Amino acid sequence: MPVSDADMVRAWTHVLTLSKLKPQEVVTVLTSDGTHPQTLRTALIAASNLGARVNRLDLPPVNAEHAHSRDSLAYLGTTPLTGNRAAMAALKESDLVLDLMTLLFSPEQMEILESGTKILLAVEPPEVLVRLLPSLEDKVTVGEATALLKAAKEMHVTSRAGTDLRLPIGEFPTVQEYGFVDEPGRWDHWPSGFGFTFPNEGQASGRIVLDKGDILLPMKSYLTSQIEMTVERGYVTAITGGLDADLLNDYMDAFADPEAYAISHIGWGTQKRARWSTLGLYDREQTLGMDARAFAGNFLFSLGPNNEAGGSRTTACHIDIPMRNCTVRLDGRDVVREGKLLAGKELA
Ligand SMILES: O=c1ccc(O)c[nH]1
Repeated sequence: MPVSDADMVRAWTHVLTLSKLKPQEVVTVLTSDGTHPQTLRTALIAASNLGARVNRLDLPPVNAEHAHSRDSLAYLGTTPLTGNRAAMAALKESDLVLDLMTLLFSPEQMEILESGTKILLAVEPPEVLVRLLPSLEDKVTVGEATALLKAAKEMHVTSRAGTDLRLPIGEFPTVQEYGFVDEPGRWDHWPSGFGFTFPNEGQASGRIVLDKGDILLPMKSYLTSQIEMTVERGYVTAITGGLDADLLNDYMDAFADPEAYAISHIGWGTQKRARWSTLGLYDREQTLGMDARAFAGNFLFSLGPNNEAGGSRTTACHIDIPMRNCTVRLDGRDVVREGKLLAGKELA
């Protein structure tokens, strides 16, 4: 559905205000060839209207010769910032970077954040951005979820389909994604609405049974057959099933990287305005699939890198897998029960 520039300027103004952008602060809009022109045009207007000093840094696209998908989250790690001293200096000197290019999971992103710069990723199309505008309520909901994560020693995920996955946690920090950056050094992704952490290195174990309707990203596919994964000492050691399993195995084989099979971030969706079915209403190249990552009650786990939380794994292969109908327990207490997000007294 087309979005008017007026609506998109209002959306950016809302998000930049939640991000506490102040007059005279330096905003650098990071762009590349895949940047959506309306997202860029309206970001510049909104930031300028709020009195910021606005720059634009346009960088050439990279990794085309490696990636088997045009999805900006499909091939991670190296970015146009790798080795680019001038660009890094500009970004580290900015108060806020609007990433309309995708730096996610890159060492450069971590270095920029460490300088106190805030980074907000916004690469979904305008119609998704305006539909999933962040709110202070989202921040509260995600904060409650990650507080439970932070206090726990083990996440245990089960499902009627046969998933039984044990995830000792505590070695890595928690990450909150609520769609705006209101503290120095914070990264976030607009749109979102979920929290996660990473399993203790080498300690995830058990079995994951992906059921019909579970989603693979960046494939943007709903499974039509089950995929079974064996998890041992933090890595997926077997991926079996039918055509869906073959397609996933074939895609991951292309990276020829054993680190791609590591369990990466683990958490659950809390965004009540995102829906499981939405992904099916878009062409696969129109969206990153953030509705799928954020819908309330999913169990979201991923494979591949963990450098975003201070780990050392920077593999380029990154698979996000939102699952339905799982029960997620923290130290024996349900936080999601058969795909339903628990809240308030239900969490007792
Ligand atoms: O916002 C995101 C997107 C992808 C991902 O793996 C984590 N967070």
